[in-house]
Amino acid sequence: MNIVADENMPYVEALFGEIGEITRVNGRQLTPEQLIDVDVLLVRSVTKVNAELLSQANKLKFVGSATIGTDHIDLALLEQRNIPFTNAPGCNAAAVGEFAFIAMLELAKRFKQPLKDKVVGIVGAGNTGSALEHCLNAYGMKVLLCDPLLEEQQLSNRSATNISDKNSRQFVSLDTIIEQADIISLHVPITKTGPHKTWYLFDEAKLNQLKPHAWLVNCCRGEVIDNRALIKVKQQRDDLKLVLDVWEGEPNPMPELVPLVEFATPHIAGYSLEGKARGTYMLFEKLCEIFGLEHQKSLLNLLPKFNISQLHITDKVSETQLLTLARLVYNLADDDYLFRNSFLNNHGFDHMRKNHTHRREFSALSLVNTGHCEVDWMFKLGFSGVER
Ligand SMILES: NC(=O)c1ccc[n+]([C@@H]2O[C@H](COP(=O)([O-])OP(=O)(O)OC[C@H]3O[C@@H](n4cnc5c(N)ncnc54)[C@H](O)[C@@H]3O)[C@@H](O)[C@H]2O)c1
Ligand SMILES: O=C(O)[C@H](O)[C@H](O)COP(=O)(O)O
Repeated sequence: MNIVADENMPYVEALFGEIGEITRVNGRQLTPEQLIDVDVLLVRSVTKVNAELLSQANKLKFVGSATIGTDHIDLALLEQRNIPFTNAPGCNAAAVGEFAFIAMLELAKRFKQPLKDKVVGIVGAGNTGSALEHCLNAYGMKVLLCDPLLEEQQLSNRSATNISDKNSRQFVSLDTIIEQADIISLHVPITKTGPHKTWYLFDEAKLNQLKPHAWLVNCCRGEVIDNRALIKVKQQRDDLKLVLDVWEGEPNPMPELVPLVEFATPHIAGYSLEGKARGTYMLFEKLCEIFGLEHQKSLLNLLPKFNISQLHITDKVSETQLLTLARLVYNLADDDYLFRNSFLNNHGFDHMRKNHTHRREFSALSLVNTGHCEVDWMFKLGFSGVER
C-alpha cells in the first residue's frame, strides 16, 4: 500500500510503517502527480483536498486529516468518489483549551490584574471551547457560553424527550457575551453560509462594541475576525488586548496587525505532542477499522516521559505560581518572540510551525501534594498528581 503523509505529522512511521510504504510530503506544495498510485493520503490543515488535487489519484482508498477543522477538505467530492474520510475531532482540544488559558494567565500577569475576577465568554462550546471551559471552571472562574447550534440542539432534544436534563448547559447570545465578558475566546469552525456563519463574525461593528479593556483571544480560524477591521479598531482602542494564534490570509498575516497583538503565534495552539499524537493515532485506528486490520499499538507508548518528573506542592499555589507551573509545560512568550522575529522571513510562518518543538499538556506534569493543601482544582485543571 502506498501512503502519502504530511511531513509535519509525527508518529506516522511508528503507526503506519507495517501497513505500507510511506512517502513524506510538504502538505502545502503537494501536487496531483504525487497522488498517482497512492492508496492512503494523510494530511493536515494546509493541504486543500479538492478536485484538482485528486485529479490523478487513481487508487485512493482513504483520506485522513489529523485535524479538528475540515474546511480544507471537499467532503462532498470524497463522498461522491466513495473515498472514506476521517478527521480527528477533539484530538487537540486540551492543547487549545490550555493554550487559551495560559494566554489569559500571561495577560493577567502582564497587566497586573487577577485573572480569577474576570468573566470569560466562550464563543463555540464544542471540543476546544469546552476544554477551555473546563480549565476556567477548575480555576473557579465565571464562564458564559455562546453556541446557538448546540443551544438549538439541546432545546430540540428537550422537547423531543419532554425531560429536562440536569446536565444541560446554559447558553447566552453573542450580544450578551460582548456586553458582559471581560475576555472573549473564539472556538468556532469557519463557515461561510447559514444563519450562524462565522466568517467575519467579529466585524468592525462587533469589535467596536467590545467592553472597555476587553481581551480577545482567537485560536480557531483567522477569518472569524475581519483582520483589516481589527487593525483599524485596535489603532483607535489601545484598551483592547489581543491574543492571536490564527490569522486572515495564513501563512501571510497582515504585517501591521502583528505589533498590535500581545501574544502572536503561527497557528500552533493545538500543537501539543499529545494532541498531534492523538491526531495521527485517530487516523490509524480509523484506517485499521475500514481495512479490517488488527493492531496492538497504543497511544501511551508513543509519548516520551516529560523531562520534569514530579513537583512537590507544599503550600497554597498563587496565580503567579500557577503561571510559573504552566510555563514549565508551555512558555507562550518564547513562541511569541520567535514569531515576531520570523514571520516576515521567507516561509517564516510555515517554518516555525514545521520546526515547532511540541509542547506538552498539563497532564505531563505530575504534582505531589506534600503540604496537604487544597490542590484538587489543579488536578481538575489537568495536571497529573498524587496526594502524599
Ligand atoms: N489554532 C489551532 O491550532 C486549532 C486547533 C484545533 C481547532 N482549531 C479550529 O477551532 C475550531 C473549533 O474546534 P472544535 O474542536 O472546538 O470544534 P467543534 O466542532 O467541536 O466545536 C465548534 C462549536 O462551534 C459552534 N458554532 C458554530 N457556529 C457558531 C456560531 N456562529 N456561534 C457560536 N458557536 C458556533 C458549533 O455548534 C460547535 O459546537 C475548528 O473548526 C478549527 O477550525 C484550531
Ligand atoms: O483544525 C485543527 O485541528 C487545527 O487547526 C490544527 O492544529 C492545524 O494544524 P495543521 O493541520 O495545520 O498542522
